[in-house]
Amino acid sequence: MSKLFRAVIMGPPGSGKGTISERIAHSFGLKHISSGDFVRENISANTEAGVLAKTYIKKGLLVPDHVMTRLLLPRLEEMTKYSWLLDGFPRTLAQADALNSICDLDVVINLNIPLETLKERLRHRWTHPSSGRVYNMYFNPPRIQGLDDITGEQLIQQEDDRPEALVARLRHYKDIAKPVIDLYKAKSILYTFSDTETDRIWPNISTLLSTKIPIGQSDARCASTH
Ligand SMILES: Nc1ncnc2c1ncn2[C@@H]1O[C@H](COP(=O)(O)OP(=O)(O)OP(=O)(O)O)[C@@H](O)[C@H]1O
Ligand SMILES: Nc1nc2c(ncn2[C@H]2C[C@H](O)[C@@H](COP(=O)(O)OP(=O)(O)O)O2)c(=O)[nH]1
Repeated sequence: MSKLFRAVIMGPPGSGKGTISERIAHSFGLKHISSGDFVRENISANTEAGVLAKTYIKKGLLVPDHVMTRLLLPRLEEMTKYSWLLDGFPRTLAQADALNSICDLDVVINLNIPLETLKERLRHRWTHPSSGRVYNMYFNPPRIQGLDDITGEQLIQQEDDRPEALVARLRHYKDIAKPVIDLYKAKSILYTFSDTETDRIWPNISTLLSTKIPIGQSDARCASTH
């Protein structure tokens, strides 16, 4: 059997992780695992970890490492037959070490987007709370203003997407992401993309992945479920 492909996508809030992950899943047939979506699914299903995670998210905090790894690692271990892309995990060095103990990553995509661009994007980001689907009033607007395309339910603007909250969020992201980025740099698997537009970054990511993903890996069974 040919080797499976394991990738992580990192970047600050609003950097386009979700948007680019969807494109990668669609174009290369990788399973897209979003930690945020997975946490929300666990909250909806009232699992033990989901109930615990909710208490932190409600306060605007990150879910503690041991809860996240207990949620995510078994899920990854179930996916040994698939090539996958992880979005939103790892966020901390402890999470990166835990991931490292169960698999070898091939590529880490690191999105480096200017602060002003992030602020502007998040100001116009609308979210469907139960699924985590995101829209942007200009970049990818919903078909009907204010409503989710799939369910027709109301979209909301998340409190922490407001520009005032973003600066603190971004500082926090930088602090905790730096050791993770340094780790992947030292392993020579970090690929950083800097631009203000997803559409300009995408061709470069696509070219990189075309050279890295073994032929025959694109498999309809692996396509994103989102
Ligand atoms: N790897 C993780 N470690 C800790 N908490 C996490 C992790 N992934 C998700 N969470 C929790 O779930 C929440 C939702 O995650 P999600 O990635 O959807 O949104 P977010 O934090 O608004 O990020 P972004 O704006 O970058 O998409 C986070 O705010 C955090 O509380
Ligand atoms: N104007 C503009 N908006 C963009 C671009 N790429 C993504 N967006 C939008 C989609 C979302 O509403 C918001 C943040 O993107 P996202 O994919 O949710 O980012 P992330 O928080 O998962 O990293 O920005 C882009 O290139 N231009």
